Amino acid sequence: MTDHASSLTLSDVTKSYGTAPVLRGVSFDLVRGRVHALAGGNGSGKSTLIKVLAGIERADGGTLSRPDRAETALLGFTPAHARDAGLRFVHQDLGLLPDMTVAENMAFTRGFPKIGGRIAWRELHATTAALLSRFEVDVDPRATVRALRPADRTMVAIARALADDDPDQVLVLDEPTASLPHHEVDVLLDGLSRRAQQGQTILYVSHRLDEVLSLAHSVTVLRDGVVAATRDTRELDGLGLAELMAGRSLGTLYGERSRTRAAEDSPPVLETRKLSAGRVDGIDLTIRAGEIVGLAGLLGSGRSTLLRTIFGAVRPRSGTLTIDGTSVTSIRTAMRQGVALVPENRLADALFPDESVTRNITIATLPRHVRWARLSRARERAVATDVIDDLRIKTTGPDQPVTRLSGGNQQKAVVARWLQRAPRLLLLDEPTQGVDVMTRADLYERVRTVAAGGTSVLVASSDVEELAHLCDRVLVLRAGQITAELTGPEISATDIVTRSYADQEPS
Ligand SMILES: Nc1ncnc2c1ncn2[C@@H]1O[C@H](COP(=O)(O)OP(=O)(O)OP(=O)(O)O)[C@@H](O)[C@H]1O
Repeated sequence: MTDHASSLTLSDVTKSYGTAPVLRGVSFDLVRGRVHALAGGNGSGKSTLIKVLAGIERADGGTLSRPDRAETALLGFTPAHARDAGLRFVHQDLGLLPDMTVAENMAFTRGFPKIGGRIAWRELHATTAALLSRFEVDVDPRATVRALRPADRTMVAIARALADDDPDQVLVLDEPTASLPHHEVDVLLDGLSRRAQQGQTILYVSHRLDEVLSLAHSVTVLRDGVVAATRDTRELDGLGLAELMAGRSLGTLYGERSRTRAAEDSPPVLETRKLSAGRVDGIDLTIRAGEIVGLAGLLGSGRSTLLRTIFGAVRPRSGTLTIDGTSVTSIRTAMRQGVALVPENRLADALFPDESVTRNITIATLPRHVRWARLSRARERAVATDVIDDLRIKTTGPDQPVTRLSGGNQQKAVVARWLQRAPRLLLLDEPTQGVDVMTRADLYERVRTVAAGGTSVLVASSDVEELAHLCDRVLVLRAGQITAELTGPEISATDIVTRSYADQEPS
């Protein structure tokens, strides 16, 4: 790639938290008009590097250089320096106000045009429309952000970040597709490809290997804070990229696919009849002991509501819901019947932020570690240490505060908590969001192990590969109703996508 003009060079970036080095001499180049991906396992240092570039975290050393500008030391780099260096960031949460219009969101960062002290709405809408059309985003400036489809929201955030129209800007995107459903991902990737073709330089952080390979021209792989490799993506396939991330041979990407289809005659654990709650509309569902059942469907199809209703957190409008024949009427009765939920919003709903990694793993099974009426911390730590090793949770030790873990490692700790407990019915909502591809296979293996021991599992996921690899049966939900059921050893990701979109009106 030496034949292309460099747009940004990072040299020898270092950063430690306390005595733990997190970035150890990271260097790479971005080429103008190219998408460069940053990949790496959980805890490899991706977010830290992005925070350093944004001036939010202070680096210990390293420099950033851009053509025709003075080299900048990263020690003491601030958000203002990042802006002056032409770096523009769109983070996962997008930073848009959902109840404001697109035009108002633009004006919050760029200023409201005024005539005679009053806001010139017509002008604001016209300039916003012009900006959006430059970015080929087909939305009405007067629409509220909440009303937009998810990929368009991201494009609006990108248009806002790049509104200055300076061709030298570098767009940094941190996991922009993490919460986008399948078809929206394609819309966004198309938009980004077009921007790159028009000369936009992009640094793209993602866990999704297929995206890295289809969108990016080149990729830098971080491993334990070191650049393990920088490659042209044409030289790589998914397995090759995952192996660079893991630093070892993996054999297959998702591990062996062994279905454990429960016998038809194993007893039903969950039974719902004409269950309606929130957007869930008349669901008949039976899950037998040891079955792993997947829930597919588009955004808003009711997957999370169904899980939360089964967990007793949403009160049904009508219908029945029983676990082992006993009615579930509240979270308390659900828990008493052995139902556990790993919610989608890990930070808010599942993490105990003031506790250690160990306690976050063992909290659902604490009574098991009591001996002679006292909690045996040694037993508790031993169990947690096994989980940490098995799932490759990157920590400085079992006593590390959980909030100091990287996002993907926090997710592993929360899922592991309930896998320890082996509940009667395990409800998983997007269980591997943000988890690196190497650990996914280990998590799937653990889910299969608890299922083989009799736990029933209901898993909602927008990752169709995940559903295809993990589940004995996949249900497709649309507008709160089950519209298709896929069973048998040949459930494929393509089938799930096809059934999810069947008869779908284009949006
Ligand atoms: N505030 C902090 N204090 C101490 N250690 C931290 C802190 N923030 C992050 N770390 C450590 O820095 C390392 C890199 O974390 P970082 O969040 O950059 O990883 P990542 O590659 O973005 O991971 P993920 O894919 O899980 O998001 C991890 O080992 C993490 O535990």
